[in-house]
Amino acid sequence: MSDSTIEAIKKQIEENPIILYMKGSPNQPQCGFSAKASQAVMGCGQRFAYVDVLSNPDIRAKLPEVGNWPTFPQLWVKGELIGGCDIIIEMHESGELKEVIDEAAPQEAQ
Ligand SMILES: N[C@@H](CCC(=O)N[C@@H](CS)C(=O)NCC(=O)O)C(=O)O
Ligand code: FES
Repeated sequence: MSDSTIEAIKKQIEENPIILYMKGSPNQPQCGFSAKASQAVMGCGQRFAYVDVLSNPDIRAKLPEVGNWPTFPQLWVKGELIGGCDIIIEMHESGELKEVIDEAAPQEAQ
């Protein structure tokens, strides 16, 4: 089955080891759930990609099908869905989020 939006999403997920789908941007989140999630991911100190689903309505409509997850935010690491706000916060508090993100981040040149 070919759907250009789904293909585009899969490409984003493949090409970006850490990608957060959210409402707004990390600096200007447009929803409390996205604000909390992006704060937690930023707190891990690695660069990450993000997509604002409010300015990309096609992605907002189709992403839930890709990961079988209905809401935003969604954090994807190394091609796999980690989860939404609740899971991100829980993993941040346990220290597991930083481990997962550090492990996925490309090594910076020395
Ligand atoms: N408990 C959820 C909260 C997220 C949530 O409920 N998001 C809603 C409101 S922002 C959502 O994305 N609804 C679908 C939509 O707006 O497209 C989580 O852990 O991520
Ligand atoms: S935009 Fe209303 S709860 Fe997220």
